[in-house]
Amino acid sequence: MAAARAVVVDGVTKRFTLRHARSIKNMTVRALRREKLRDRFTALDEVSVTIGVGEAVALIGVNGSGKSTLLKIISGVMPPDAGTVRVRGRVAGLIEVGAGLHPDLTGRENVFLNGAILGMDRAETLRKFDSIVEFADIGRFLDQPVRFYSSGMFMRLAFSIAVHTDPDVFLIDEVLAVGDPLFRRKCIDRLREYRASGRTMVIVAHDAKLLRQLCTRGVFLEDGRVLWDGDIDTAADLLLKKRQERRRGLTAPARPPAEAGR
Ligand SMILES: Nc1ncnc2c1ncn2[C@@H]1O[C@H](COP(=O)(O)OP(=O)(O)OP(=O)(O)O)[C@@H](O)[C@H]1O
Repeated sequence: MAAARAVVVDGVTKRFTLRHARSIKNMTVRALRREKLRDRFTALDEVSVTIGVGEAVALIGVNGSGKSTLLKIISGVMPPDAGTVRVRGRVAGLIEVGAGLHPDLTGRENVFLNGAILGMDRAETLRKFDSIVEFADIGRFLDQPVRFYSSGMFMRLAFSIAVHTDPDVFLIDEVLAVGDPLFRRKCIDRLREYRASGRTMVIVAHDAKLLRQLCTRGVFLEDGRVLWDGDIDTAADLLLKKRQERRRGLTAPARPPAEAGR
């Protein structure tokens, strides 16, 4: 029997409009020079990925390859221009640092608000409240508006609420880069437990070592297309190789004009 599917991304394309001029003056100058005012840019180009229940998948690629855009589309916060996405079960997304937390509300209020957004009712949130606060380790700041929190505290609270919703599919974007090493360790242990319980996660991170620890499969994106979909080690090696290539490309001495075009 085929494994149950948690996420099915089928032929997803996403385009953005890049505006070259923001001010009226700038627009006028460009228009007089007959230069384009905007361009359409394809961030994802017919991407298809199927993720089975219980898989831990890393979305990997150099900067700008489309990882975050794909995660946002899977989470439903951004619609694709073409293609479809299906996700089974309760989804929790830590898509942007502090996403889902309201800056003017206190930590306590945010636990209830964000918990509700992520699908917990009041009774479930009440039951888990102490555990959420303890894991987040925000102590005496619990009744302060979260805009006064440090970025680490912000993240700890957002992560703690999300992980306590016991999602079937957990989508995580770069959040583990924020916060102190101790909390990072705690998050990694928690994600390992979460994985061991047979649930699904999709992670975007730049840290190849971390991705090797947490994931078994890597989907490598390049210019919005899937270049590799398979074991995590090959995907992580590919990332290191592409980064090196980029660096070399940036630092390579320019060829003298006479040689150009040969
Ligand atoms: N709202 C937007 N409007 C215009 N362009 C966008 C928008 N969001 C993303 N892009 C562009 O789409 C491309 C893919 O972006 P995305 O953030 O998905 O890449 P990424 O692989 O996550 O990059 P990074 O590793 O730097 O976070 C980039 O060139 C980015 O500039």
